[in-house]
Amino acid sequence: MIDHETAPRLRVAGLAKTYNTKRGAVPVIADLTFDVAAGEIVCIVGPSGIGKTTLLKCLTGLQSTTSGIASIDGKAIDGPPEEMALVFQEYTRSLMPWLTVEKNVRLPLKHLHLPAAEREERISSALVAVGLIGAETKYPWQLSGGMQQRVAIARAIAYRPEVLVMDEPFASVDAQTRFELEDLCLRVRAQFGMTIVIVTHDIDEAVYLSDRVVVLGERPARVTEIIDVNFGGARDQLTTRARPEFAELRTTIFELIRKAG
Ligand SMILES: Nc1ncnc2c1ncn2[C@@H]1O[C@H](COP(=O)(O)OP(=O)(O)OP(=O)(O)O)[C@@H](O)[C@H]1O
Repeated sequence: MIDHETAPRLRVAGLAKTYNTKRGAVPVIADLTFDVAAGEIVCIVGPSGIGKTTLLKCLTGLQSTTSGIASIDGKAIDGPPEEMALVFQEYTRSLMPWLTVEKNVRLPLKHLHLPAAEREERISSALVAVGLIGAETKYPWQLSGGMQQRVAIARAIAYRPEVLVMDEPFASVDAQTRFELEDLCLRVRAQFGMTIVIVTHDIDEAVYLSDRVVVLGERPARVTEIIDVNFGGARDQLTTRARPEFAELRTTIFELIRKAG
């Protein structure tokens, strides 16, 4: 499924970011280089405040880089690319409270000018994928946190981005929902072939979801190591997490982050 032969879907090359503040220049990212292949799931981990969100903002064109580039399919990213969708941790701020679940999911499709039948099919299949059938006419504030995050993910899926970028997407939901949403990510990748980049603080989550884990360290940030996770596409919350290799990878990544912090 993962195509390492052709150009990478995403490329981060020599990316650096310094914030200019009233108190002077704050270098946050020194030099990051890594690729993400089409159909790959890559998690980005690192100590708190290392610059993970800053990296995602550069990667999604929400802010400029100081030097180096991020590119998608060979095109430099200098604003939010049409081929990307973003899911943030704070679903309460990303959903429109005055719109129903169905209308929230429908919203970004307006820009795509799709034939009506395809538009409706995308909305309903996204709602099915996240398990929200029956909740279409509810408003976000009538739903639990986990359900709201499902709406945010359904909205991203319906858009069918080539690349789905998520910043701590499951940090605010309970453990059971978290597992369900992780499995949803794996299904979305299998079903739509999406490339997925996730920032997470949860090392187990990174190992469970990733084909590769990018570990950030040093301040300003550099890539400490890129860890391959060779579990294939089909994973299971019980059996995959019980594998001895899972524990080894967890320990390796934990030690790298502890040293980097
Ligand atoms: N707009 C900004 N202006 C100045 N400094 C900023 C700005 N945004 C972030 N920073 C600083 O950059 C550093 C990295 O922040 P960032 O949020 O990218 O890290 P993070 O790894 O995502 O953090 P966490 O793990 O806590 O979520 C922090 O020291 C933060 O204070």
